[in-house]
Amino acid sequence: ESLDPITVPDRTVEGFVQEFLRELHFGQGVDMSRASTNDKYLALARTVRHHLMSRWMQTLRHQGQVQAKSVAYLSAEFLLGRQLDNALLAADIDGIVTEGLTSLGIDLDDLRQAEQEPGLGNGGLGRLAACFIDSLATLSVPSIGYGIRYEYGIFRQTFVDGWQVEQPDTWLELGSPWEFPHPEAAVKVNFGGSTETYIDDDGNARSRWLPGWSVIGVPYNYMVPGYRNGRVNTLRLWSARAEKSFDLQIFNSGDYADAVRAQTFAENISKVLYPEDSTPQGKELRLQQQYFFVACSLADFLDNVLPGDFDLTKLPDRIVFQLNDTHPVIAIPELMRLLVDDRGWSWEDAWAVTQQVFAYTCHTLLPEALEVWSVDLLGRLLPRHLEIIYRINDEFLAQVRKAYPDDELRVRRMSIIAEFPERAVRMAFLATVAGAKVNGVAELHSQLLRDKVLNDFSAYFPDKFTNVTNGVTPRRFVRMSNPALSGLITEAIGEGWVTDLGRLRELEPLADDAEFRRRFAEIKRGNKTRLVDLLAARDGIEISPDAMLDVMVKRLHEYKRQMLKLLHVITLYDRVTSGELPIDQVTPRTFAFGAKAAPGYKMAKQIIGLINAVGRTINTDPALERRLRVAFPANYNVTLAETLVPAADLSEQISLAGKEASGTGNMKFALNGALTIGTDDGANVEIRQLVGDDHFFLFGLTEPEVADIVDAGYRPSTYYAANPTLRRALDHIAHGTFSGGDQRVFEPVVSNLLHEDRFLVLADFQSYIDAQDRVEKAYADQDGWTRSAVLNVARSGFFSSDRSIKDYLDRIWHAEPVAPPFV
Ligand SMILES: CCc1ccc([C@H](C)CC(=O)N[C@@H]2O[C@H](CO)[C@@H](O)[C@H](O)[C@H]2O)cc1
Repeated sequence: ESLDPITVPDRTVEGFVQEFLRELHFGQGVDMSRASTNDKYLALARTVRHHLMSRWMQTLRHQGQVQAKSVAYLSAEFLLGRQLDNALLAADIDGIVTEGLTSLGIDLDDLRQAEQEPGLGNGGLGRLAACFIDSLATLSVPSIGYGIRYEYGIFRQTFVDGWQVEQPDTWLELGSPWEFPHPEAAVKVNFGGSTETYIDDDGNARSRWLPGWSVIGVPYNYMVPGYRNGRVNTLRLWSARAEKSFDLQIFNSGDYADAVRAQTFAENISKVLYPEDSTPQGKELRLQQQYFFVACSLADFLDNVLPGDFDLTKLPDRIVFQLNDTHPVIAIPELMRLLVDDRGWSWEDAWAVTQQVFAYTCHTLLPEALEVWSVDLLGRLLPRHLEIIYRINDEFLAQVRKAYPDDELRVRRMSIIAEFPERAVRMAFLATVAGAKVNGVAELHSQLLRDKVLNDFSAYFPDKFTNVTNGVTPRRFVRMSNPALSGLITEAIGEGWVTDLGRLRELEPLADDAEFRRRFAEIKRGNKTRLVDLLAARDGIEISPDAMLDVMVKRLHEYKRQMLKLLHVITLYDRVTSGELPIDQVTPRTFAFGAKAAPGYKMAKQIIGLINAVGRTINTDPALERRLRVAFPANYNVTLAETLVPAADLSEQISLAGKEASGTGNMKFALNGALTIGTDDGANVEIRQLVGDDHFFLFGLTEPEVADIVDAGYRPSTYYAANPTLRRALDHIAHGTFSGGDQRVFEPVVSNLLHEDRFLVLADFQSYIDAQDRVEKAYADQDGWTRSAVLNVARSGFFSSDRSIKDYLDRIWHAEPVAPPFV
């Protein structure tokens, strides 16, 4: 089927230059002489879009024709990262664009910097969603991502005297060329009000919702290009606005503020991303956000994507809605409402379909991260949905009672409605009861879900639980962010690895090739130099490319144990300043941190302040001769990760065993030739199994050992008392070594570790320090280290998000890739 030729721009340098100048002229309304960098960036973005547009239309057209089973990925977060380079790569035009711009005297890198990163996520969960939609497109799976177009994404982190200060993320202020608004496809979403029962024409008692107020959801479409496969999938993000954005009557009555009140109120729903990534605040606006995008997405799919005459009893053959954690789980009662209330189905028929079209992925092990919504709040905001949840629960508990007669304790434990501390809906339980499949995100995590967090349910639904270990997209996190290494790999094994990462295995023999190792090490050093230049320009941070780069980048959370890393830094500092270790015997090392703390998470913000205080002391202490450096660039995000990860030698994955569901940074570092020091937690276990114990620095208690210590009663102060090295490190903090003698400022951090230490930092301290000593010895043999680094790359192909998606297709979605004709 031929396409109208106008939509396929020619892929020549001249052709590109023409297109670009036209966009500058007709799109930005400026010519080269007066064009700002932002003008040029916006014109470039639109020109690049042209190269993907026909594929997008072709993909949509083809999907409309074949009506193949597809995947809808419902996520409250999509941490996309910058779009320009990803589009250039997918369209395979990075060469002609670089050349074309150069011919116009424009440096592509200047335009790159003009792009504001869409920070529509907090961390792991949001970035995983972005990697997954990239893999879905590259594997040619018919799919659509549904989420929220926050006007303000994750806050911009600044440091004031080392303390985190949040700034609003004005990512839209300079324009947003990668989105396509479609107000004509807007959806009305109701809230509040009450319900009433009535008798329908067939004499059945029914209930219906009498909503109190409503808002409008406007979809913004984003292209999700597959890697050079002709497919461009869609990411649809919803933005809220008032039905009546301006009330002229009220305005004419002179109450101007009130005239726009509805608009402001409505807009609030998609105004800002909640910056928590582990402890829900239970805020009403958060529930409004969740229901808003879920209601828009289900209505959009049933009314706009499906053909008008589609028989909804066949819905399970046509779609699976993947629920990215509990945040979109309100979709379950929403679908029941759409089928029973709006389409007049019987409860039984609706439930039969609903049970087949949802699947739930859990991303956490922290009990406090599992969302519960009070029945008060739910009953007020979504009264009809609460009724539906009650009925789902009643029918479920009736079955449980049948299966376990006289075991009311179990019934109470499994009830979707918690009675204590307040009557509330346990969203993870609702997802597990209604979902066709429940999966964890790493082998250990999924096992702990079965054995501990959801054990009653895995006993009752044995076949419902499965695992899909996370992955990361090799396009952004190797091919795009590490072009030098990519070139070396392609030279050695061809370029198939970009879409078939398992082929990295073919590099294994080259680990024993001295020339290959030399070039590999050279590339690592080049990436370090690139990072040195960036940190100098971006943050005024000076580090050396010749030092070992020891990196810990992830959200600041006590279970991730940035404090354990800091105690190691302080121990090294103490060894030198106490004269125990001559400075010339210290391996030059840069400790690089990157971490945002949820604004309301006090201890996390304290720890950030302490890391910067320790950094200031170490970086200004002449006795250290700049051999130990701490670098803590502010505002860690996807863009910074793209330069940091390729430069790293050592990847810190030191969470307490049994707490990190998976981790995905760990995968990115291994794929870019960093060695991991880590506990047997999350996906670290699978990384260690694949790269081999000789190429992984394992330390610390295992999950069962942690459970035993906690059950036996953990007393951190005993470790302090018994270990002089640990005592010296903690005493430095307590005595004000890093705070100009002020002993109060970091007292909460020290006393928490001495008296609570919920994540066993003190218990794992010595094992960690011993492992770090092994790191120093290993690093002294640079060629040996490089060999291990090559083997880490060669053996980490499993951690491609393409493999994850294939697992979801096989174990959960039972859908197939559908390759559209290539254009
Ligand atoms: C409502 C507050 C809230 C917000 C986000 C979350 C996310 C589930 C937290 C998160 O990002 N979890 C991370 O998900 C990654 C992707 O699966 C895993 O690799 C990380 O281990 C996990 O911490 C929990 C609670």
